[in-house]
Amino acid sequence: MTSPNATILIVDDEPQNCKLLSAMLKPEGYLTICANSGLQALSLIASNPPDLILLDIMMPEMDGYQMTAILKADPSTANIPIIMVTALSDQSACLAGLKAGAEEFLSKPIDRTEMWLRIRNLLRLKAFDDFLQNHNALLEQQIQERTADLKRFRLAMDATTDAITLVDRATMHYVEVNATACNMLGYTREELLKIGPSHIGAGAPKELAREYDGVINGHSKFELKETQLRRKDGSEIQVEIYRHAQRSGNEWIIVGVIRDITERKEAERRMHHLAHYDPLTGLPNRTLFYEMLRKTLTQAIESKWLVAVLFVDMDHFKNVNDTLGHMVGDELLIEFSNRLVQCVRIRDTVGRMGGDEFALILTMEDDELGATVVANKIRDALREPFYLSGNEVTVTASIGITLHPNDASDAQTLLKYADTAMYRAKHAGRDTYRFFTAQMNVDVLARLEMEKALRKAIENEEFELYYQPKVYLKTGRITGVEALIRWNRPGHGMVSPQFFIPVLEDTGLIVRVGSWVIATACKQIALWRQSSVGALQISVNVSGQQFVEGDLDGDVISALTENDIPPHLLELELTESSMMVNTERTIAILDKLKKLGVQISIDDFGTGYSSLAYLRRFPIDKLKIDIAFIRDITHNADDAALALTIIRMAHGLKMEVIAEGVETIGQLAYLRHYRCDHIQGYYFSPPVTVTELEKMLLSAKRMAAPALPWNMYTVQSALSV
Ligand SMILES: Nc1nc2c(ncn2[C@@H]2O[C@@H]3COP(=O)(O)O[C@H]4[C@@H](O)[C@H](n5cnc6c(=O)[nH]c(N)nc65)O[C@@H]4COP(=O)(O)O[C@H]3[C@H]2O)c(=O)[nH]1
Repeated sequence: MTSPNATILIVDDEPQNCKLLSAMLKPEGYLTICANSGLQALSLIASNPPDLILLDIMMPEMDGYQMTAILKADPSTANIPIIMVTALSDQSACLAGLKAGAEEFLSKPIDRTEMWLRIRNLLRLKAFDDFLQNHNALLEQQIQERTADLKRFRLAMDATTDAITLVDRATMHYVEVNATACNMLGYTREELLKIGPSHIGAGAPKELAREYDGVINGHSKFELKETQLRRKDGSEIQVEIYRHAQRSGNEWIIVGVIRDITERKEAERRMHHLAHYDPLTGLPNRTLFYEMLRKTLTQAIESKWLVAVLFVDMDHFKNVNDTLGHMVGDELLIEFSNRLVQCVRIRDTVGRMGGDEFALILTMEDDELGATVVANKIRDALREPFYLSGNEVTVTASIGITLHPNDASDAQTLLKYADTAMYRAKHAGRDTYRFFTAQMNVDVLARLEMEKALRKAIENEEFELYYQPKVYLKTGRITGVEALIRWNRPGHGMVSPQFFIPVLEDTGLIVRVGSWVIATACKQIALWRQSSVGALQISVNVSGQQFVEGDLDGDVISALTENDIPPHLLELELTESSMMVNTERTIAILDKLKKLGVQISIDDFGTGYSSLAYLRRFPIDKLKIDIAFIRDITHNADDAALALTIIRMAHGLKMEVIAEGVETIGQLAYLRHYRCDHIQGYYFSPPVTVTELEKMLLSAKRMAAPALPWNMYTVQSALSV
């Protein structure tokens, strides 16, 4: 401070000296304070620090040196300039004063001009010093604030779960990285600051520089990129990087926010796999198979390849599932799919369409022979049994084949045609393959047409029951009839069940129709009971689906109750295969009905694969020998022996035996000779209408029925009434 009203403290034990100096200074505008001892001076300084001190050296108690030393040692007073005033003229006293910390000295007698000059200069210096000190303090404060800001920023940066990196575009090196970046990449901060992103696999330097320039030039303000980085240990990490360019002086800094998306990518991969692959076999599922087929077809059209689509369906898989359980069923599907894969080349595709259905895509350069070769390979591969959880299982497959471009050019139609051809293979007896033909398409359309017509037939009650008599061989009398359904299809006449039962089975409509048959048969039994026909047993055919999807016991019980008929007048005919479906449930239902008195018979016996021991679990009253064994019974020794074995076995198990499809007197004679209980067949009567049957029954009743002699010729005359 150079202003004249600066405060100057004059310290001198001689009050006269103080006055004198004050008098010298006041005209210059300075304010003066006087202290007559060192101690008084210190106390004044503490309460009101002066801008300058004129200090006498030689004072009692505390001399000028001591006081100077005290003031200079204290930071709050150290910058107050001190001018030593001394009467001593020797150099050493002056030097001692300067050594103690005084800035200047004046010798008595004091030269006024010299004093003003020294005071003015020292005050100027002090003002500058004060300014510097204030400025430094401000700077210090600013630095402290910035440091605190930086610390907070650093903490925030390090606390984020994303890695943050700053890359100098000029050097392509990292200039800053946060703790997450170090953890994520496995480097220390110091190591990272010595390298750049190209060292960790973010891209070749040139390519990266091009990308950064794109960000800098504002092609994209924020740029998002998915890529892989390499950790220090060499492992790969999947990341997503947001990039942003930040100017720093003349340079550009590329700020990168890096997120580890390894888990997300893995989840996406799993989701994709789940959506496109069958979890059991690991094969492409229907969706992916379609996609692959579409791609193959596009390529095939360009390259003029031939593409074959094979639809493969395991035969009788349901039996394995039902008899050995789902675990074994699953094992079989896995093993089966493995064998399919081994039958094709790497470039071919195998997919699982669902259940026991698989499909193959084969690309071929020549003709369809390749498809035949693969179909035969599959059949051969299945010759070897499967060993599944201790069970030896042998299965076959039915295969449908369709070709691009011969049959169709789009994926959906090709698969549909392959499926159609597969059904043909099934109908041809399974364990075979069929190529799709145009005729099959016609058949499929006809079948769809039939399905539509059958739904209408149910609504319009177009079904009718025919009845075929069963004759008891000991008496020659009709002891029962089998109800056989007919469809009086408008415009087509009477349709045989052979044509429409399979369609009813495939569509599940058999459940509704089956329950209609039971109700109608029971109504007929009741009508006959009330008429002169009397009590007559009717047997009805029951489909396996009526056990599984329908309410067979409910249907039977309500039909019996509603018509108030004795249960033994109703017989259920089941095929062996229908009994193999959901065995435990089937047995429970049959036991319940058997207890009521309903009769149970096995139809088409001998065609299934079940052993008699297995069948003994079911409450069976009667076995019906299949027509296939009866047909050649008189001239095929095997068939004759088989029929005989069935008769003996059934009798041994206290069951009755009936032979179906008896057409000739020879067949009748053989069966009668070997004590078959009943016969049914054209020899006696084909299935007939109710009216025709009633006529037959009433006339037979009128006819005396003598016990038949054990002679086939008299049997003939007795039966052909
Ligand atoms: N060659 C020859 N055939 C004879 C002779 N005697 C009878 N048949 C025929 O053999 C079939 C016997 O019936 P199925 O084995 O139960 O075979 C039946 C049965 O499996 C099924 N079916 C018929 N009605 C029903 C029904 O109401 N429900 C169910 N689920 N299936 C039925 O349709 C099949 C065919 O029935 P249909 O065409 O009526 O054919 C009947 C009958 O007309 C003969 O001496 N020689």
